[in-house]
This record gives sequence, structure tokens and C-alpha cells, in this order.
Amino acid sequence: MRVTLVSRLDDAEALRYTASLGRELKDLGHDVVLEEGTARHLRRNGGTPFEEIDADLVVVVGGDGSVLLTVQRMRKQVPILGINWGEVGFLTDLEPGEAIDFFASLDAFEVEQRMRVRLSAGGRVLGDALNEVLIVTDRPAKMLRFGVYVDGTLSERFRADGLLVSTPTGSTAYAMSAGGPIVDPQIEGILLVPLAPYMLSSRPHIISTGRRLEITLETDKPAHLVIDGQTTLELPKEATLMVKKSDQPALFVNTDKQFFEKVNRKLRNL
Ligand SMILES: NC(=O)c1ccc[n+]([C@@H]2O[C@H](COP(=O)([O-])OP(=O)(O)OC[C@H]3O[C@@H](n4cnc5c(N)ncnc54)[C@H](O)[C@@H]3O)[C@@H](O)[C@H]2O)c1
Ligand SMILES: Nc1ncnc2c1ncn2[C@@H]1O[C@H](COP(=O)(O)OP(=O)(O)OP(=O)(O)O)[C@@H](O)[C@H]1O
Repeated sequence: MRVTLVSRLDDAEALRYTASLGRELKDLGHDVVLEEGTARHLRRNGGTPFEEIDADLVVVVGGDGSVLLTVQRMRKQVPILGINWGEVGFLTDLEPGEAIDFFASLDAFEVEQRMRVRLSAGGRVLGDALNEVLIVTDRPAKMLRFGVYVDGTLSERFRADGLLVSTPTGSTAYAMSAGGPIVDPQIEGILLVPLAPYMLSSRPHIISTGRRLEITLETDKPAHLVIDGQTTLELPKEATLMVKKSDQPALFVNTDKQFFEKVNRKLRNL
């Protein structure tokens, strides 16, 4: 199997572990390549940039940020297996001690698709998010005004610090902290969670991916859009954003770990 290894770069132990995992995978007969930054930090030549990864499997040694970064920067989605070297590692399925046994008994694997949400403005794609897109004010303590249109009909208009446009995968992340529901990743929908809405009756919404969803930014105050906490873009004033399901879902190796077991184990005592 062709395996690309990605390590978080800010942790020497994670890098050392990644190097030793690479040796073990080679001993098992796999063809192993390092991601460019990982190779550079390990003083090796010939790493592959994220954008050019083309493998059967990408193994990420890091936390959720490392998985989100890898998904975001790969041009072609390749199945990911995360090995938890982070604080929470909700998107990682194996602990470092489990990895070698897992690979030793691995010949084929099932792939689980996770929907991503795609935002565009004026016909231009702004990006795909596995967790969420955050639309947020640039000026703390100044509110933005939003309109939400579903199939062309105004659903609500409100003022808030920002708005999270989240996937079911992202429902356990920022959207959870902002009061959104935990959404089963088998459900295909787009979760809208306002940040500190200035309204007595505001509630998070889940909109079917089959509908046409538009968000208008009805203010000329400066605002930014943040994709999965990794990429920040300046938003044009009074922008209209089209929100839809991306045609490029993220792919994860199915390790038989149960989503709701993980919710109970990892998210109750943060
Ligand atoms: N108040 C908040 O809860 C808050 C604030 C900013 C960013 N975030 C989240 O952080 C993500 C970026 O991750 P990072 O590690 O680069 O940032 P980070 O280092 O600021 O950590 C954010 C925390 O969110 C957790 N997290 C990320 N995705 C998750 C998921 N799908 N399910 C459960 N927990 C998850 C991470 O494990 C981490 O502990 C963003 O996509 C956003 O969802 C959350
Ligand atoms: N190969 C890489 N190249 C560049 N940056 C990376 C790479 N891997 C990770 N990063 C960045 O390094 C940081 C590592 O944090 P990561 O989220 O993996 O750990 P954590 O915050 O401790 O874990 P968790 O998010 O699970 O709580 C992230 O900001 C991520 O974007």
C-alpha cells in the first residue's frame, strides 16, 4: 500500500514517533512517503506537498488541527487515519500504542465519507470545510447583521457576533460550544449556529443539503470567514454566500470506533 505520513511539526516526540512508524510500515512491505513539512523537520529529502498527496492512505500523527489541515490542503481526498498526538483528537481513531497492531493486521479497509460544506460568493468557491465555516466580526463587541434564505425565502434575520455554518462532523467542535446540538454524522445537513445572537428566541437550525441555502451579510462592518480554524479570508462587504454540500467529502478509514462512544468518552470532561 502507498502510505503518506503527516506529523504535527511543533512536537519533537510526535516527529520521532512518525519516523519510527514509517520504519515499521516499510518493514511490513508498504511504500512510505513523508509529507513535505514532516520530511523537512526530520531532515529527510523528497517530501510530498499536501497538495500533491496521492496515496492509498494518509496517516496523520497529531490532533484535530492536524487532521483538519491535512483534509483542507489535500487537492484530492485520500482516506485518513489519525493517530492521536493532541489534546482531544476527536477526529483521530487510534492511540499511538494501538497503531502497530492495527497496521500488522491491516490488508484492506473500509472508507467512511464525511460531508464537507462549500461556501461560494459571486460564483467563486471560497472553500470547503470539514468542521465549519465561521463568519465573524473583525471588531470585538460590534455585531454583524445576517439574513438566512432557504429556497429563496427569508428564514430569519438577526444580529450576532458571528455565525457558524457547520457540518455534522463539526457539531462536536465550535458549534457545540456555541450551544448547537450534537448531530449524527450519518445525517446530511447543514447546521447554522449564531454566536451570541441579540435576540430572545434565537435557536440553531439544521437545514437539509437538498435545499438552496444563502446567507447575506447585511452590514458594511468588516468581517472575516474562517475555514476549519485553519484559513482566514476577508469577506467583501454586504456579501451573499451560497452554502452547499461539497462534491469532495473527506474520507476516513473506518476503524469500527463508535461515534457516540467517542462523544461520551472525549467530550464530557474537557
Ligand atoms: N470555542 C470553541 O469551541 C472553539 C473556538 C475556536 C475553534 N474551535 C474549533 O477548533 C477547530 C480547529 O481545531 P484546532 O485544533 O486547529 O484549533 P484549537 O487548537 O484552537 O483547538 C480547538 C479544539 O477543538 C477540538 N476539535 C476540533 N475539531 C473537533 C471535532 N470535529 N469534534 C470535537 N472536537 C474538535 C480540538 O480537539 C481542540 O481541542 C475549528 O474547526 C473549530 O471547530 C472551537
Ligand atoms: N504537517 C503540518 N504542517 C504544518 N502545520 C501543521 C502540521 N500538522 C499540524 N500542524 C498545525 O500544528 C498545530 C497542531 O495542533 P493539533 O491540533 O494537531 O494539536 P492539539 O491542538 O494539541 O490537538 P487537538 O486539536 O486534538 O486538541 C495545528 O495548528 C495544526 O494546524
